[in-house]
Amino acid sequence: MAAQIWGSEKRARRRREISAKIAQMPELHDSKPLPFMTREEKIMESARKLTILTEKMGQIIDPTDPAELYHLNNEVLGLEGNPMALHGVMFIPALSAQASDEQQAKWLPRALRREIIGTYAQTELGHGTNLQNLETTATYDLATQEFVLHTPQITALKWWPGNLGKSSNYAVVVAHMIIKAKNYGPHPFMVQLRDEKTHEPLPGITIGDIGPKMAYNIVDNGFLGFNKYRIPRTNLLMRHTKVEADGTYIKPPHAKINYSAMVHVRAYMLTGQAIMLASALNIATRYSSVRRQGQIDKSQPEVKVLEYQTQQHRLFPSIARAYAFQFAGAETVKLYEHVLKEMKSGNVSLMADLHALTSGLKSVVTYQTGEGIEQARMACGGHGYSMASYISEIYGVAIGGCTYEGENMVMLLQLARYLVKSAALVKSGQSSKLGPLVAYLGVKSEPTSLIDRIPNSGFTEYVKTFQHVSKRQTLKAADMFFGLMEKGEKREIAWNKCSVELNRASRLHTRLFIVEAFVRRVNEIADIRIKEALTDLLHLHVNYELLDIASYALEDGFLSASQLDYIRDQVYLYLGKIRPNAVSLLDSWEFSDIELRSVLGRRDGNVYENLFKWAKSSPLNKTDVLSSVTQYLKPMMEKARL
Ligand SMILES: CCCCCCCC/C=C\CCCCCCCCCCCCCC(=O)SCCNC(=O)CCNC(=O)[C@H](O)C(C)(C)COP(=O)(O)OP(=O)(O)OC[C@H]1O[C@@H](n2cnc3c(N)ncnc32)[C@H](O)[C@@H]1OP(=O)(O)O
Ligand SMILES: Cc1cc2nc3c(=O)[nH]c(=O)nc-3n(C[C@H](O)[C@H](O)[C@H](O)COP(=O)(O)OP(=O)(O)OC[C@H]3O[C@@H](n4cnc5c(N)ncnc54)[C@H](O)[C@@H]3O)c2cc1C
Repeated sequence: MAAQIWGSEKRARRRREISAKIAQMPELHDSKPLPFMTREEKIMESARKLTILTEKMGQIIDPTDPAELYHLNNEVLGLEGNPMALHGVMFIPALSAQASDEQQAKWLPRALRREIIGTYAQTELGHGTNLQNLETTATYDLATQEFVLHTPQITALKWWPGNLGKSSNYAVVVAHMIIKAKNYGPHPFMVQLRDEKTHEPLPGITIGDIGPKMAYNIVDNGFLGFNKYRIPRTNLLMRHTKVEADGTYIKPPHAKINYSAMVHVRAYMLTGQAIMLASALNIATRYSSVRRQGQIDKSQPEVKVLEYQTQQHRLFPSIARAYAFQFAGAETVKLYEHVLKEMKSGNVSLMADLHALTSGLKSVVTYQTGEGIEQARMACGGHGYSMASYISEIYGVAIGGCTYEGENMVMLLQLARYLVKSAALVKSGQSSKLGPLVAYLGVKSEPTSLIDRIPNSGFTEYVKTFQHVSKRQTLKAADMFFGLMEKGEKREIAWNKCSVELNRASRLHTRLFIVEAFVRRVNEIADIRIKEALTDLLHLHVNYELLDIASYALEDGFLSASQLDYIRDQVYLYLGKIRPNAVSLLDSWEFSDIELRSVLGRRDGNVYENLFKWAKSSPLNKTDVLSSVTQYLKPMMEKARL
């Protein structure tokens, strides 16, 4: 099963080898539990480990392999980030995709050797979503052949970029490029922020940390202002766009090609979200098979809480989602790598499809991951609320994904643009022009669903039902939009009035893609036992998801009330079937105790003894009487007693 999850036997084996090596290297372990550290201590601890990794990484992993890097990162540095998180996740990808060969030769080897630390500085205090209204300017000075970076007012301060505040000395900065008074829109520039020797901010730069956040507190998200700060013309990233010395602008082959670093993260973060969901579920499911509370049959001893159907219903559909996200994420990464290769050689024809797909997936996966992790926390009762479970930290980190790399509603609306264009093709009789991901929009469906009507139909009737609801909602939302425009509404006003319906279409389309990716994967599996276990999980997935969106299929009679009862029964049936495999389905992800960082989710199940040990190690327990008591509470009580 680990081979299915991680993509191959080799990958699963490599993960085990890496975990085993890390287990033998105490210098790479947390020196104490992260929840007992202050933010400064955590940052220090992370930087300490990062420097050891820089020295020893080659002994542990193949540093050119992103999957191995990611595993090493999760084991050693953990989910809460590190002082170089953005360096690997966005700075290097931005340089790789957007810098010319000459620029890459100059900067990439230095970045890869970690001579310099970089980040991606785009969002500002006043604008994150609406890139066209960013306010930082890069004005070309023809006389000196330099760009002058400037922050005209407080809302133009860069705000949020990870590791910008204290760690990075370089950044890819996105600013509006102005040449001879003409604004060419946001463009990426390579900018040195700090002196390479002293690490002091360079003159003309104001920089700092934006303060503690809901989670990710090892990352120093920062602010950045420029006061007429000059950089050479050749610091504009010039793989696709060029500015000649005389100010001539050569436009890129696609207007949004400079957004590729964002698409990179959107594509890669899906499996990251799956890992976080599976981690939280692993903790909750292991604990649920240790925790005994109450009886189902009063004549029997107390049961493991995992025996309760409500507990299974809380956890198991999310187990199926974690697998589904992992499989859909793996497909998306493959597609992204393919499109990136094509883009580099000038073929930009697949960019719109990739953008639509990653926008929808990013939104649905992060939202459902958040839901699943929070349910996992609640499923652990009181101990889930303790930081000893570590689930709240996982939740805080995962939920950040709903916002970063494009706020979820906004990204769903991006996918909706693509769906509406596709609907227009269907309506104008040009269905043959639909891309493969939306081809179903042009296919006539049956009048009613055949779920439970055709024996042994596998998952086909389920997929058709998802296609039906997605198609119907897309066409309905598009009709609403076109109808408003026909009545004379301006395009943008009409769009806003339909946006809830449009986003519903985007979610349904994305959920269909996730179901199909799961079905594709299960169909490919040769090993009978693995196929059986995953088929059970897929049954739970399709029935649970369909029940969740049933109103769309009920309202036009595509599904009947009796079919809905059948679907509900299937959910209960598969909860029971999955129960014996539940812990194994999560243990198969092979998270080590080091990586999980959870007292509740320990592999050995020795929860109570270790919870007590953990509590005793709290800094508050170093002394029996705290100074808050001697200084305030004790005098108060004494005064009251007089
Ligand atoms: C030991 C060391 C360990 C290191 C480990 C490294 C290992 C690495 C391996 C894997 C790592 C992966 C794991 C990931 C973990 C995540 C870590 C967390 C880090 C957090 C990073 C967060 C960073 C950020 O948040 S950066 C800022 C992101 N900002 C945004 O996303 C802004 C959102 N807004 C937008 O994108 C745009 O404004 C917009 C798309 C909403 C609108 O853009 P616009 O105004 O320019 O567009 P228009 O309205 O004019 O036109 C729309 C038009 O353009 C098309 N379009 C838009 N974007 C694209 C695109 N990207 N591609 C193609 N087409 C695009 C759109 O479809 C429209 O087309 P139409 O035809 O419909 O007009
Ligand atoms: C943990 C974290 C890490 C980050 N790291 C980085 C980084 O490294 N580099 C970087 O540059 N940035 C980073 N960011 C910033 C992040 O990319 C932005 O916060 C994000 O893109 C959302 O933009 P915003 O803050 O402007 O939200 P807003 O756009 O202000 O969103 C507020 C509300 O308005 C709604 N809204 C906005 N526009 C529309 C619209 N057109 N239609 C409908 N609704 C709309 C949204 O849906 C939302 O409900 C990070 C953010 C976080 C939380």
